[in-house]
Amino acid sequence: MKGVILAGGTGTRLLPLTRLINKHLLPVGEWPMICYGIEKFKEAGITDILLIISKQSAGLYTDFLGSGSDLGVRLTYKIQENAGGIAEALELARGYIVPGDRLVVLLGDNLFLESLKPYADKFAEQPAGSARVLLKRVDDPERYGVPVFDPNHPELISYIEEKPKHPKSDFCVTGIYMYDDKVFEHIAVTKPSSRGELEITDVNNLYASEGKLEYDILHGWWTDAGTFESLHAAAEQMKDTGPEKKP
Ligand SMILES: Cc1cn([C@H]2C[C@H](O)[C@@H](COP(=O)(O)OP(=O)(O)OP(=O)(O)O)O2)c(=O)[nH]c1=O
Repeated sequence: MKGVILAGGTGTRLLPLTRLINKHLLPVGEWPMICYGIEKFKEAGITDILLIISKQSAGLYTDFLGSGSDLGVRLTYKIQENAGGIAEALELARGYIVPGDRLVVLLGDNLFLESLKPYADKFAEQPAGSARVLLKRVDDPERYGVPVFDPNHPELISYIEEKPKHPKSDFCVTGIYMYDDKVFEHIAVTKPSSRGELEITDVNNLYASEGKLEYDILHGWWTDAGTFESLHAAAEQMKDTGPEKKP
């Protein structure tokens, strides 16, 4: 299993800070945001990790993280030239994933406390060509991609509705996805949305339409640290976590 962290994007909701520095290098407690995703992969035994970053702050990533050896992982970097969407960022992992590989994809601004290990282990048992996403129960599902469950196969999602006015469940699809190399075939047939981005929800819906999208529910604390409010909440939650401190 390999890990991919998507850390491109523009971070407009965190302006003006993100005019200075890429969102995923902003401090969350004692560490830059990106370190928590790396730590989650390491905890799950995933030590080959691809970071998709933007041109902005690219040098700061390598200055701070280097090869990853200080954190006990092997890092590879790729640049997403323009923020063309989450699925476009993921497409850049194509050369990194060899046939037969499986990958766990994290959006770099998704922070959470639970271990990925049990979920990645379940995904490893799924048939080739299927996918798994992690869901979280939320108070305001209308802000997110919301799963509609398959009434005949409760382990499957039959469709994901993007920001529905009348959500059919009170879960959101978090930024934690599991795929094999089939994902690149799905991305290849995905068209830009009305906002001009390749949407990961469209990719996930291709799996769902084939009856190949399974899920788990995160029970612990989770946030998308993309706003000032959630960034502050994340700093509070994460203050005693992060990479093991060296003496
Ligand atoms: C849009 C986009 C997002 N991402 C990553 C960055 C985030 O961790 C995650 C979710 O992105 P978003 O929060 O949807 O977008 P953003 O990070 O540009 O922020 P804002 O909405 O405030 O402008 O996906 C990419 O890697 N490439 C992209 O092209």
